[in-house]
Amino acid sequence: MDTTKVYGLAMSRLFPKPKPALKAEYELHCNANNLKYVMYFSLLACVLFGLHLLHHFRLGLAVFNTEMMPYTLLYGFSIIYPAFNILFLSKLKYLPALTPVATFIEVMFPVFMTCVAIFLSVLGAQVGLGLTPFAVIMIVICFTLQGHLVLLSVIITLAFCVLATLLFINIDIQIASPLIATGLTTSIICIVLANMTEAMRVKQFEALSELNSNNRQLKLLAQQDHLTGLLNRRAVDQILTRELARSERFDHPLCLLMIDIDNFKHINDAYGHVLGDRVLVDVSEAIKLHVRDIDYVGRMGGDEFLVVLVETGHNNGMQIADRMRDEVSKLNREHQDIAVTISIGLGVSEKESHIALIEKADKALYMAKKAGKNKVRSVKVTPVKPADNP
Ligand SMILES: Nc1nc2c(ncn2[C@@H]2O[C@H](COP(=O)(O)OP(=O)(O)OP(=O)(O)O)[C@@H](O)[C@H]2O)c(=O)[nH]1
Repeated sequence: MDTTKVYGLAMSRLFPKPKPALKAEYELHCNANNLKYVMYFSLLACVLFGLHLLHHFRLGLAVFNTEMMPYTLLYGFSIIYPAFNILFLSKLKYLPALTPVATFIEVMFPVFMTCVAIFLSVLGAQVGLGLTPFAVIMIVICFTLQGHLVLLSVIITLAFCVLATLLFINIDIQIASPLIATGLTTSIICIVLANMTEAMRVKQFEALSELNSNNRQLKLLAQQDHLTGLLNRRAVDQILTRELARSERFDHPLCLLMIDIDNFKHINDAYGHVLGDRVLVDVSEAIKLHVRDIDYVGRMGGDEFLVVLVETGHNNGMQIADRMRDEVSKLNREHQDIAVTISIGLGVSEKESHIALIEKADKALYMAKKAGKNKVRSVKVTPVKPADNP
């Protein structure tokens, strides 16, 4: 096998990474997770070191003598630093944003914890205690550096080297040797565990991303008309109901256009369904040219389209509809001798249900057809007389 391939395979096993397309998203995901864990462990550190400090101060002024001072300083710093993290993180509100502050907090917390681990373990070892702080804190930093396996391995290895050197220098070799062996075992176990959990996390993330993307696609397909790519009837119904409620709430006007291709049956009969389909697609493209990003265009089925023009009054709606009608009439040139025209009915919302508004636009469309086709008509708003409404 090719050596570069073997190297690549070994590296991907040692340091698992998601597919390149998901890398940025994965980094954000890990950053958010890490910051969450930094928050939890900072709270825990404040409580635990706070209790230690309280217990420590029972010794009175002795806490400031040369023997006790390192502990006093360590406990104090181990409360102040996590407290600052909590303060910053509550301002960031756990936002998974790879800002310099977020990255600084993410990387500095494990570094700080590692220093505490070494300090406590060396001091403890001098009075015959084991390496519990080192083991616990190495596990903690495995949680707070998700997605940074290389950095995590480097920090753990360096931590072990510094710990071993300090134990070797400060303690009798007979006592230091088993402690160094325990430190080495702990470091190796932590790195292996971090590698295994990272591989699992990457696989889970990739599977979840695929599932989410499939769901998004399914949702899109369920809302789409397969021929034109416009919204389908169900989607337009839902959108119209929502936009009508919004227009009523904020007292904004809303126009609904019902569009029908003139003599489409003749186009189908004379030139075939394939060309008929092409005309449907071209008409939908022509309609889309005259709507804004905030408007919605859907195909009701057959040769009928609906356009929801949000925050649009009667006059503007009529202008837009006329531009669409004009745009479609230009399609004639592309389709040679086939005359493609549309008729449009416009309804302006008057706080009615979406069905009533569709009926209004349908009535206007009927008027446009009756007036000779290739026309735009609207159903005028009829003011209610006081006598009619006792
Ligand atoms: N090519 C094609 N034709 C369709 C599709 N769906 C419906 N149709 C045809 O569209 C035609 C609709 O015609 P109508 O709207 O009833 O009548 P029209 O000829 O357009 O007459 P006016 O509306 O009065 O101008 C029918 O012939 C349907 O078979 C489709 O997806 N593709």
